[in-house]
Amino acid sequence: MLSILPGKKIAELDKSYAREVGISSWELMERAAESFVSWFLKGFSGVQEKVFIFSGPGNNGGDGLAIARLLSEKGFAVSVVLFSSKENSSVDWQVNFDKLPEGISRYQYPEIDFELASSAIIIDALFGVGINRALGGEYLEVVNTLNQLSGKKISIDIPSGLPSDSLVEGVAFLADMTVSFQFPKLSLLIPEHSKYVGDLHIADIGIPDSFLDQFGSNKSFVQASDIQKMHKRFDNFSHKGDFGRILLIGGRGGKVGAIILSTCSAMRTGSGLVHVWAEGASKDVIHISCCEAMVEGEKILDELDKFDALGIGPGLGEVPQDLLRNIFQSTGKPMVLDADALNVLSKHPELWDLIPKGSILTPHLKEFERLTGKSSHHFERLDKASEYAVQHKVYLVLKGAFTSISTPDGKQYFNSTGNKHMATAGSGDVLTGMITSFLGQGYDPLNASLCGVFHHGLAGEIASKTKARGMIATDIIESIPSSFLEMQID
Ligand SMILES: NC(=O)C1=CN([C@@H]2O[C@H](COP(=O)(O)OP(=O)(O)OC[C@H]3O[C@@H](n4cnc5c(N)ncnc54)[C@H](O)[C@@H]3O)[C@@H](O)[C@H]2O)[C@@H](O)CC1
Ligand SMILES: Nc1ncnc2c1ncn2[C@@H]1O[C@H](COP(=O)(O)OP(=O)(O)O)[C@@H](O)[C@H]1O
Ligand SMILES: [K+]
Repeated sequence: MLSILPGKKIAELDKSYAREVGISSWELMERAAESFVSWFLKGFSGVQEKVFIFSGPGNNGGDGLAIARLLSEKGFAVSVVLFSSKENSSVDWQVNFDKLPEGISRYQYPEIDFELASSAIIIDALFGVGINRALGGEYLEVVNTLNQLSGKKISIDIPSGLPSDSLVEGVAFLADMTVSFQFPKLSLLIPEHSKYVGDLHIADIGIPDSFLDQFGSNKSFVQASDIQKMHKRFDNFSHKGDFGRILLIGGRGGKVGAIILSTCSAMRTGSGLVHVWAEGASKDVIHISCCEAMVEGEKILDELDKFDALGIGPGLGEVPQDLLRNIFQSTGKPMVLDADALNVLSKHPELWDLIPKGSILTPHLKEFERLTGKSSHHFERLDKASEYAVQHKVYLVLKGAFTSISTPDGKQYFNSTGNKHMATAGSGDVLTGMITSFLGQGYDPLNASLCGVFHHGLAGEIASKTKARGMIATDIIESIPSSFLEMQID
């Protein structure tokens, strides 16, 4: 897990890490620059030779100068645009300034003809996590000009103008790509900032996770290697009972498709036995669509104890609150609550304290708003999600890009897989099936949520390689097995 530290802690992190391993702050900056350049060479070698780097007065600008030197050594035609004088810049900026090779063109702002930069790759090294006020003066002017240029734009660490832990005020650099060092700053993960961040890449600068842990952050960014360790290993003699028996409840009226998606997805996630509660004609439709599942009638609600996990909500439609109340009261086991189950909870807060502890709620932003009211921005939403999870002792999976998982002990995990093509009808129903499946296989609620969200996103990425914008929820289900193969989960 990569701890996500607040911007203010990063200078302290750098200093104490450099001291611990006996390197200078300049050497750490060099590592950051090397990591950036190795990422850059993978995408831009031979594509475009002209690079303009806009270097601010602090260490972000210093990174920019180090990158200028390294790219120039690789044969790129590099120009740097400087703003402050050498004396007014950070110490490591000055070291890197002295190391700039002769071949690099230097411009002191405003003495630069932007025509020259119009066909170049633009690298934004104006400000990083040290920004302490909105852009103004010549910085505002240059960012406004750069935002008009059509070439590829890349930000180092964070787009200049974005604060690391709060909402942007005024103007910020509009990057196509952002390469953030060691871990994503929280600000890079929120929907309001998506247009500034572009595609996010994390560049490792060699600070181990265990070192970051000392800083006691309650927020983490989940990596594939974390997920690999969470998976249960099954024995060669395992039988279907070991892989869990689950019951899915939903799919009434015209929305039977929703529960079919959850059902097929639970089967593909490895459930041993999947039962579905259904009414009337829906039963046949479910049988035809997912012949591996068992379809049950009303009576099954009296036998909830025989299931390892329940998933309630996809396509459930409006139901009396007593349905949920009875289910909550007849089993103390954690369950997954999605879609219409969440809508019942929104209308009946008196049920909140009856939700079995450790249950997993999976709202999208609209469902979350129904549950907890309007939020003025995503930072506030994240705080509310955490408060809800702590207060009601549940796991709250707030869906979207970088889905967050808030836990009863006040932690928050951010998922790193998925893409925009997953914004298609039914993809949330697929997630419900996956999380319920893991819960039924005996994963604890945290691991079930993290594995479910991660594999759902990875399956979405895999499906999107061939389906792109034409991807539908069924394609995500079909790619679940590939996500296990890619992660070497047996
Ligand atoms: N572990 C890490 O994360 C590492 C971080 N490094 C880099 O160091 C950066 C942080 O460097 P700094 O702390 O020097 O901060 P910045 O480079 O972000 O800028 C701080 C400087 O800008 C001034 N300033 C802030 N806001 C301003 C505004 N709106 N207008 C005009 N001036 C403004 C400040 O007074 C200060 O002089 C990171 O973002 C990253 O790029 C790397 O060099 C090394 C490793
Ligand atoms: N832009 C995106 N990037 C990554 N994942 C996304 C994106 N848009 C949607 N998703 C994922 O797709 C799913 C959509 O869920 P939801 O809105 O409940 O869909 P539905 O109600 O149609 O089933 C969530 O898991 C969400 O995280
Ligand atoms: K920057």
